[in-house]
Amino acid sequence: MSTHSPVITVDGPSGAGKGTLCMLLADKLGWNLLDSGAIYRVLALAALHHGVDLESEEALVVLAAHLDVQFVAEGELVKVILEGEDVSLTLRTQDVANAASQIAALPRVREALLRRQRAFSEAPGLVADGRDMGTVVFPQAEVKIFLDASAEERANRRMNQLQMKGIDVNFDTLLSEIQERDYRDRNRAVAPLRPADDALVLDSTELSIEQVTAQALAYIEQKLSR
Ligand SMILES: Nc1ncnc2c1ncn2[C@@H]1O[C@H](COP(=O)(O)OP(=O)(O)OP(=O)(O)O)[C@@H](O)[C@H]1O
Ligand SMILES: Nc1ccn([C@@H]2O[C@H](COP(=O)(O)O)[C@@H](O)[C@H]2O)c(=O)n1
Repeated sequence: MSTHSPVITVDGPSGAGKGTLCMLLADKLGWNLLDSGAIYRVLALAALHHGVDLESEEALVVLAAHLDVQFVAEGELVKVILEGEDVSLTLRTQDVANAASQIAALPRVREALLRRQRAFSEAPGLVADGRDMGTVVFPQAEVKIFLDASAEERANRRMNQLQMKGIDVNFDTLLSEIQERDYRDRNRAVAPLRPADDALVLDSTELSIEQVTAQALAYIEQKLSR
């Protein structure tokens, strides 16, 4: 007998704070967490490792079907193991992000990754982070949030994040990479980045992480108690 588990989706552009919010929500609720961007990133990295052309939909679909990846929870963090190797840090590089955004525009690649993402929906519930969680992957989700912020604020957040890791970056370069990825994600033919019709749109440009979390939790409580 299949049982239904509730789902909360958080979609939005790069650097809006989705990962941060989802981790806090999953922790607070004791629910499972899906970082769907990591799945696109890991496929892109596997393609780069194996010399697979990022424009070859056919070859990428085969690679997706055989993807040997494990997500291992370690406290609050999730380690990503690709073909036996810990790739958690490599996955976060700008080159991998750009490659992920390129392959994510291919319809059959998205189709090939659907089942893998839906398999994360297990009791007691799922918090799902991505671009099309509320529109395509979990259209029946009980709660949908679209987290946004201005491109300048997102580039600023990313710059601070990288600087804290000791990585020196140029603000203008970061901003143009974010804008390029946004454009590709919002304008692709399949599953473009957009709020679901029934999503709460939360603009976090002027909000702290604590304020975003409090607003999201209040909304979730209101929706789940209905
Ligand atoms: N409301 C906020 N105010 C200030 N900084 C924030 C806020 N939310 C998140 N951040 C910081 O911004 C950075 C990017 O956040 P995060 O990784 O959660 O974004 P994301 O939307 O998941 O990005 P991506 O889709 O590229 O993975 C992190 O360093 C995080 O601590
Ligand atoms: N549901 C999703 C999630 C991600 N993508 C694509 O992957 C890129 C990397 O995602 P991050 O969240 O890890 O930054 C992103 O730019 C998208 O192109 C997607 O298409 N759908």
